[in-house]
Amino acid sequence: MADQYDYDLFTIGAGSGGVRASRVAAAHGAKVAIAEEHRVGGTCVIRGCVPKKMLVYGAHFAEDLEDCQKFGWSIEGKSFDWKKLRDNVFDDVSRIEDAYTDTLENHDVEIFKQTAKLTGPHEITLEDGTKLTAKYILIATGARPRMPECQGAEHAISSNEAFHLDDVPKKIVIAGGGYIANEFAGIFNEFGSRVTIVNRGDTLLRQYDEAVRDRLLQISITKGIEFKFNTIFEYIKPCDDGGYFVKMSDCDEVKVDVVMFAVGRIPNTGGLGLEDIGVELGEKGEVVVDRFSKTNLDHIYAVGDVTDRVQLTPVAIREGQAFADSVFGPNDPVAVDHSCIPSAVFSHPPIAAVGMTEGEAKNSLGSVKVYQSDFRAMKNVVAGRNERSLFKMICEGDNERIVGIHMISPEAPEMMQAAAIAVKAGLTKADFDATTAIHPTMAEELVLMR
Ligand SMILES: Cc1cc2nc3c(=O)[nH]c(=O)nc-3n(C[C@H](O)[C@H](O)[C@H](O)COP(=O)(O)OP(=O)(O)OC[C@H]3O[C@@H](n4cnc5c(N)ncnc54)[C@H](O)[C@@H]3O)c2cc1C
Ligand SMILES: NC(=O)c1ccc[n+]([C@@H]2O[C@H](COP(=O)([O-])OP(=O)(O)OC[C@H]3O[C@@H](n4cnc5c(N)ncnc54)[C@H](O)[C@@H]3O)[C@@H](O)[C@H]2O)c1
Repeated sequence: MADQYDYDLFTIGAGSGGVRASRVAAAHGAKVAIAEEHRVGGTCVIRGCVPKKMLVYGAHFAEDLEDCQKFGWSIEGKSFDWKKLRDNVFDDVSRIEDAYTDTLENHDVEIFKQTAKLTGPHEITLEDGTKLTAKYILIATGARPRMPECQGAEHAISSNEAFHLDDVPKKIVIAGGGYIANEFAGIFNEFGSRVTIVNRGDTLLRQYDEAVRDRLLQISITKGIEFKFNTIFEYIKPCDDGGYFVKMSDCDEVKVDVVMFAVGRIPNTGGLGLEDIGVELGEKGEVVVDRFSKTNLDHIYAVGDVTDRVQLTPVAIREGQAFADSVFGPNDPVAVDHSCIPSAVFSHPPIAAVGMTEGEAKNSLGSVKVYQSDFRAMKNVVAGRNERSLFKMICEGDNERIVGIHMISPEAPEMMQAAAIAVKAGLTKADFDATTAIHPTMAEELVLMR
């Protein structure tokens, strides 16, 4: 296709969104190149969802090994080797990185393993000075951890470094109360760290249903995770014998091994040259796009975290796919539907949700009917683990259309993926009631809610 330009499409960033967009555009016949400054696969594969989930699996064995005794098993001399898990995770991450690279190469997408920036409306300059041109440009540069300002902030790590630690910290303080803070608190707590979550506000996981997040807080405290709310860091100072002295507001100075910041992620637009060519950026530096992921310039698009719409991998992938189909495919342009996106927090136990919380539904719809099931999973009963699951279903109107489902439970994300189809399809409470339960499961509570 390319004529006066070197490429039809040049993508900056080989993460979830950029890889999908590039592969699909190439499959539609476009001549495509992609630049990646770190590793192919991006945040999700290299230092996000994938290695995080592997650590979650690894951490969960701590409880399984405890609980198995009530099921008749005795395990003598059990021990945990962090470096072994860490390095096995690295190996699998490299395998997936290779698979992503193969996919791009098999579609004849040219990969430049360098930082790229825009130096003209259609011109990209690579780190080594090479200048290339493209008819369309896709910004898919993701986001990076926000590091708050406080004295000694440079001593703190982010989730990027958490995967690379030499040892499990005996004591770790994690700033933040969102996804990453709660997921890593669960991971390190299961590995035996003393974990403190320090949140600037008084709410964890603000976007989730209140009853569900309260249940996570209560279970996390029971598991030994400490929480400090309405607290900010005053300083972090290195100690001579390793570790750090940390001072937080209204608290005495404490000594910890690791301080981790998990206080949100900032779109990666710095140094890209976008402002110089007139691409509009928002308040947080995000690329402003329309529903087709197009910027204010007709030939420049952006997908994924850099647009700060919904920072989740499946969303970045959908946006990348829709962009490639719209610009290079044979059919009419398609916009991604950002409503009713299911999500999960891989805490211990995990949370999963789709649609409106009870509070949101009451505010926007007025009167709503809420069904719930508060139960102890059979496995937890036998294990003597006093940990209860909570399912909530939020229904609207006389026909009780389901507008939200919220769960905290072992395997909640696995159950939610199927339940989300029903919510997206606009099914009602009666449709769930009409479905026979699979017994004995936790998921049967979905069709038995009162
Ligand atoms: C610890 C953690 C856990 C997460 N867990 C989950 C989860 O369980 N489920 C979920 O759905 N989401 C999760 N996420 C979010 C998910 O990883 C992101 O939403 C997703 O990766 C966004 O994809 P993207 O394509 O927008 O950007 P990215 O995957 O971040 O890719 C952007 C790429 O661009 C590259 N780049 C940046 N600037 C340049 C440049 N100038 N030149 C060349 N290359 C450049 C970067 O190196 C990067 O590889 C997690 C995130 C983190 C940090
Ligand atoms: N399971 C998943 O899907 C998953 C997992 C990890 C990350 N992610 C994505 O990555 C994004 C970033 O995750 P995150 O956890 O960094 O952000 P987040 O937006 O989920 O949470 C940030 C938290 O930090 C708190 N905070 C802000 N400034 C603070 C400060 N100075 N001190 C203490 N607390 C402070 C906020 O009150 C909030 O609770 C998420 O929004 C999500 O989209 C998804």
